[in-house]
Amino acid sequence: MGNLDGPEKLRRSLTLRISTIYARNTDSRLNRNDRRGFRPLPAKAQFHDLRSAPLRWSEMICRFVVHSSEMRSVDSMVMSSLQLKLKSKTKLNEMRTPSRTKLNGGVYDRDPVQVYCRVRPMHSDTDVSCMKIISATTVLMTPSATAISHRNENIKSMKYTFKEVFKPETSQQEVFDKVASPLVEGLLKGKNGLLFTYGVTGSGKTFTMTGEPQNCGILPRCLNVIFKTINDYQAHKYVFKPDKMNMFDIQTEAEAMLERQQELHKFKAGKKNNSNPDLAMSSVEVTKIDGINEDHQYAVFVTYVEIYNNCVFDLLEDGPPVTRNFATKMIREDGAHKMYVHGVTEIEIKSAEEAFEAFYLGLKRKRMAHTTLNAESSRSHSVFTIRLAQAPVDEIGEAVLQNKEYLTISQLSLVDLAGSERTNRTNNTGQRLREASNINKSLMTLRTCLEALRENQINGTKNMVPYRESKITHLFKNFFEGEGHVRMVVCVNPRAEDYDENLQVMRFAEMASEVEVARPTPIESAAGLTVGRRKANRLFNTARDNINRAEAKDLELDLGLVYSLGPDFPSLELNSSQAAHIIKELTAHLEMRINRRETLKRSKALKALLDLEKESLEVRAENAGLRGQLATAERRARVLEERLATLENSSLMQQRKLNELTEYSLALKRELQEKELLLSQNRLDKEKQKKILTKKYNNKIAAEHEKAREVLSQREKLRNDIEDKENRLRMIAEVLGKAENKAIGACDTAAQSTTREAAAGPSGSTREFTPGSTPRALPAHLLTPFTSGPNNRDTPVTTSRRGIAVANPRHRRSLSADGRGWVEHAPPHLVPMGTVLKPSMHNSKFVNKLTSVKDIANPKTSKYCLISQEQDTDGELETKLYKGDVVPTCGGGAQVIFNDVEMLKQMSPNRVSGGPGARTSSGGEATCARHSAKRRDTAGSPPRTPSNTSKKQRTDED
Ligand SMILES: Nc1ncnc2c1ncn2[C@@H]1O[C@H](COP(=O)(O)OP(=O)(O)OP(=O)(O)O)[C@@H](O)[C@H]1O
Repeated sequence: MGNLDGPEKLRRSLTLRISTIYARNTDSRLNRNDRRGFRPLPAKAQFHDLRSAPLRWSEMICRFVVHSSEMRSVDSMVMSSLQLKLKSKTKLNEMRTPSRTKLNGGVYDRDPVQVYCRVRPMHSDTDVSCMKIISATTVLMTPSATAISHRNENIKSMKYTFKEVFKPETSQQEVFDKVASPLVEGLLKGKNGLLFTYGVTGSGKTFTMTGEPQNCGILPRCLNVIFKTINDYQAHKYVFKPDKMNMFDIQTEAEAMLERQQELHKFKAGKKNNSNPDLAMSSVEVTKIDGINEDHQYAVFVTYVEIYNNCVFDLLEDGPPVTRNFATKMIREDGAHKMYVHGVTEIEIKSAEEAFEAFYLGLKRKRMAHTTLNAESSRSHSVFTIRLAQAPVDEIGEAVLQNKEYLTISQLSLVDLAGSERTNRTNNTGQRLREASNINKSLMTLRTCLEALRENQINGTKNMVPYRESKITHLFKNFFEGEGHVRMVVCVNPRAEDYDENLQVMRFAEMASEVEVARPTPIESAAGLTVGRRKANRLFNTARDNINRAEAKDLELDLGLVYSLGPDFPSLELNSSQAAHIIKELTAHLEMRINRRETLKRSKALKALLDLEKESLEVRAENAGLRGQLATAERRARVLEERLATLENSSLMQQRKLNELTEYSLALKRELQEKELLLSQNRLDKEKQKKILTKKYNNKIAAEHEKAREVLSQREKLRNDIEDKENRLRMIAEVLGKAENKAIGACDTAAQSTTREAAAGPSGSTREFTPGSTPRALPAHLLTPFTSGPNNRDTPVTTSRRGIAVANPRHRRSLSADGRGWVEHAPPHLVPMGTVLKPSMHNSKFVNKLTSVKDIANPKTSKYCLISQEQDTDGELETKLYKGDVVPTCGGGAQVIFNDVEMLKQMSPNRVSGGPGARTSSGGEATCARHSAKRRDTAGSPPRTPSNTSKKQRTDED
C-alpha cells in the first residue's frame, strides 16, 4: 500500500476492513486479527464494546455519503448501543402483550364503539324515501303509512345520531379515510381493530366493504395502505412463522431462507394464480401512514373465513378455486385467551397484489346467491383478518431480534355481515330460507351479546354474555373483552319499504354505540436499543456498496477519522559505530523470528481452519439429520392434525346430529304430552256431556212416563165413558126392539136378522159377532128409518120400515166414528156423497192441508180421517176413507195409527150394467149417487161386484 497515494490507499484499506467486519457482524466474538488497523480496544473490553465496533465503522463510512444532520441519530445510536446488552437483559422478562391500563382506582380507560351510517342511493327516482339526513351526524326517519311499526307501535318520526352520516354521494375513499384509515394506523402501531358492516339485505354492506372493480371498498384500500406503508420495513418471508396456535415463532435469516428455497421448489411445480384481472384495486392511489416504528420489521398475514349456517369455513384452504367441500373449522382459545379459528390457512403476504390474490380466491368461494331483494346477496358472514407481526431489529439494525417477547401481534378484522331478511319480503324457501333463518339468528345473538355487555358496563353487573351461541360473536369476543378499536358502519337503504327493518337496524346501532371497549395500550420501543439503527445500517450498506464503485474516487473524504487510529511509531536513533552490525544481526534475528512466527501462525491458522471446516461439516451433518427429523416430525404432526381435524369435524357433526335428534325427540314428547292432555280434556268433556245428557234423558223419560200415564188415564176415562154410553144405547135398543116386535109382527128374515144384529150388544145373550165385524152396537139414532133425517137422529122413531133402505141411517156402515175429536182431512172440492155411508163426524175439524202440528197434536183430537176421491177403472167415483187413532208421542207430538180403510163407490143410475145386482133407474143423478153406495162388511160376506159394492177393509193395527 506504500506506493499508493492517500485516497486510493484509504479506499482499499476501508474496503478490506468493511467487508471483514460486515462478514462477521452477526458474530459477537470478533477476533483481534479482524480488527487490524483499527484503534486497539482496551484490554478489558466488554462484550458490548466489541459489538459496537461495526457501528463505529458505519459511522465512519456514512460520513462519506450522508448529510451531517443524519449523523446525529447515528451518533446517539453509537452511544446508546453500548448500553444495549445490559438493559436488554433486564427487559427480557417483560410481557409484550398489551395489558389494560387502569385509571382512577381500577377503572379501565375505554372508548365507545364508533358507529357510522352510510345511506345508499335510491334504486330509482320514483322510490319514496323514509329517511332524511338533517346534519352531518343525524338522520330523521319517518314511517310510511303502511309501515308495521307505525301501525302497531304508532311510531312517529325519529332522529338517530351517529359518529358521522355518509350521504349517498359520499365516495369510497372518503368512507375509507374516515372509518378505516385510523384502524389501519392502529394496526401498524400494534393495536387491534374490528370493523363490521351491518344492515338489511341489499343496503350496501358488501359495496362498502369490498366495493366494485373500479370503485373498491374499504378492504382493498386497507391492504393497499398497509403495504405502501411497510414496504421498506418488511421482514424476509418466514422470519415470522405462525405456530398454528395463534402465535408466531421468530426464525433466523438462515432458517427463513431455507424455507423460501423450499417454497421456490414448490412453486416451480405449479403456481396458482387467483388474481382477478378485472379488478384493478391495486391501481388506486394511496397515501402512506406516517409514524410507524422504522426500527421494526413487519410481516403481514391474512386469513379469510366465512360463517355459513353457523359453521366456520376456511376460504383460503388449498383446493380448487371454486369448491364447497371444505371441512368446518373450530373456534378455539389460545394461550392468551384469545379466540381463533383452529387450523385456518394463514398466508404470509408480501405485497398488495398477493393480498388481492388471496382475497379474490376467498371471494370466489364465498357463498352468494340471487334473492328477491339483492341480485348478489351474501349468504354468510365473511371475516377477513389481517395480522401484523412486528419485532425490533437488533442493535446493528440488521436482523430481527431473536426474542419472542419483543414480538407484537396486532390484528384488524374486516367483517361483512350478511343482511337481515324478513322472509315475507324475500319469499325465500328451502335452502335460502334456512340460510336466512341462520343469518337472522346470529344477528340476534350479536344483538343480545352487545346488550348484555352494555348492561354489565352500565350497571357493573357480571352477567354472562352469550358469545358462544353464535360463531360470529364467539370470534368477536376478542374485541369486546380485550383491547382495541371497534367500528361499525350501518348501511341503510332509505326506501320506504325498508322502513321497518331499518328501524331495527337503527335501534341496534343506538345500543351498540353505548358499548365500550378497552383502549389499547401503546407499545413501547425495544428496551435500550438505539432509535434509528436500522436506517444507519441501511446507509452503511449503501456506502459499502458505493465505495467499490469508480465514482467513489471523487468522493470527498473526511480523513480525520481514518488517521485517528493512533500515533506513528517513534523514530529510533543509533549513535555508535558498532551499532550497525548489531542492528544487522538483530534485524536478521528479528526477521527470522518474524518468519518463523508467520509460519507458525499460518500453520496454526491452517489447523484452526481445518478444525473449523471439520466442525462445520459435523455441524452440517448434524443439522441435516435434525432437519430430517424435524421434517418427519412435522409431517407426522400434520397427519395427526389432519386426523384430529377430521375427528373433530365428525364429532361436531355427530354432536349436531345428536342435538337435532334430541330436539326432535323433545318436540315429539311435547307433542305427545299435548295430545294426551287434549285427549284427557276431551274425555272429561265427554263425560260431563254424557252426564248432562243422561240427566236430560232421564228427566225427559220421566216426563214422557208422566204424560203416558196421563194419556192412559184419559183413555181409560174415555173408554169408560164410551162403555157407559154404549150400555145406555143398548138398553134403548132393547126397548126399541121389543116395541118393534110387537108392532110389526112378522118381519122378513133379512130385516129381523139386521135388526137383531144391530140391537145385539156385547153383553147380549142372543147376539153373536162374526170375526171382523164391528164390535160396537149401533147407536140408537142409527136405527131410525131413513126418512127421519139427520136432525131426527136422537129422537126415537116408532115408524115401521121394510127392508134395508138405501139411505137408512140405521144401516150407516161406519161404526168407527163416534163424532168426537175427529180431524177430517179431505180435498177442498169433495164430490158430495150424500150417503149414510159417510161417517158422521160431529164437531170434527175439517182441514184441506195438514200445515200445523197442532191440528193433530192437541188434547181434543183423538181420531183422524183422510178422505180421497178418484175415478175407478169404470169411470165411477170411488171414495176412500183412511181412519186412524191419534196417539200422543213422548216428544209432545202425535202419531196416527191407521186401523180402518173404507171404500165407497158411487155408480151412475143411468149406467147399464150386466152384472148381478145392477140397477137401472130413471131417478136424478144426485139421488142415484146418494143411494148407490151400499155397505158391505168385508169380514162378514164375500165381496160383490165392484159396481155397487162398498168395501170396508179393516186393518187392525193393534
Ligand atoms: N353507496 C352505494 N352507492 C352505489 N351503489 C350502491 C351503494 N350501496 C349499495 N349499492 C348497490 O346496491 C346493490 C346491493 O348492495 P350490496 O350487495 O352491497 O348489499 P348488501 O347489504 O351486501 O346485501 P346482502 O346482505 O344481501 O349481501 C349492489 O348492486 C350495489 O352496487
